[in-house]
Amino acid sequence: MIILLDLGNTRIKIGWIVKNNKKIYREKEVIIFNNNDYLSIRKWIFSLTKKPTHIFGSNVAGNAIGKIINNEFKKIGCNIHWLVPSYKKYKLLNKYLTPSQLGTDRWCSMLGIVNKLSVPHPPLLIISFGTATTIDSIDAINNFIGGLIIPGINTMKISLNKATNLPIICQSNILNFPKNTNQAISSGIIFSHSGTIIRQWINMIEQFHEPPTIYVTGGLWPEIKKELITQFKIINKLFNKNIKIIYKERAVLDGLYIIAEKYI
Ligand SMILES: Nc1ncnc2c1ncn2[C@@H]1O[C@H](COP(=O)(O)OP(=O)(O)O)[C@@H](O)[C@H]1O
Ligand SMILES: CC(C)(COP(=O)(O)O)[C@@H](O)C(=O)NCCC(=O)O
Repeated sequence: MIILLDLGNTRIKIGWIVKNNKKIYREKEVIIFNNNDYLSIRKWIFSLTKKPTHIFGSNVAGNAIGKIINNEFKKIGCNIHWLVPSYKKYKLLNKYLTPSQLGTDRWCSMLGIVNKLSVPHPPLLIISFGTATTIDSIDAINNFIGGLIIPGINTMKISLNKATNLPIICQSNILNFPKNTNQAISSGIIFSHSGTIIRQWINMIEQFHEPPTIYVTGGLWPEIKKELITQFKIINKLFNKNIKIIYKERAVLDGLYIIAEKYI
């Protein structure tokens, strides 16, 4: 059994692979804990019926928390191999100026997606709605050419509350002309996201003369799903296009799987 760990800034997502009669099986459902819920993480580790042969992890939450999770696995005699993005891995070329500076979660998501595609494919826009929102661009032959980072949907709400006298709001309807604070913040944050995404979508068309295929992932996708689908429906109608949005529930784990399957 190999464990796959996606340690984000808010939550840890856990998957695994096992081999049975030469067939490889993945986790049926992802196990999710809040990063600081060490008790539940420890309980889960001790509930494992087999000792993992390897553990592959993506960690963007920092060394301190990585060490704590590592220590929990050490108690059952296992060490985590935390991955570091490189310039070239399988089909993906990482054109970050310092390739190792790229978030491992972004890199793993891209690895998992391009691995399933044959080249040349349409350019790709890969968007993750987590603690931060990232919008990454890949060309037709699997070069990661760069990406954007903005505060995530919840992070925007929290920072607005910290910097102003505004309350932490609950999600409301998204409206073009909000008429109360709840609506104004919810709509503003969602539109700031969709605006950034459209801007990058236009950048991609300018660069490649072809609309990119859009992949989305991350815990906050449900919060923006309706708005983004509506937005691309309008674009499809205006420009007679057929832009589709493809949801990847476990994009980072899919990338970790590509790396791990060689070891099972
Ligand atoms: N069922 C859920 N439980 C907890 N948080 C959730 C849930 N669904 C969505 N979220 C939100 O998703 C975000 C975390 O998404 P995730 O993709 O795991 O981010 P990260 O990788 O940065 O930890 C948090 O802001 C959290 O509020
Ligand atoms: C941009 C991120 C904070 C996103 O993290 P997440 O929201 O998934 O927790 C993470 O990918 C990261 O720390 N990246 C390192 C810097 C970079 O990618 O340029």
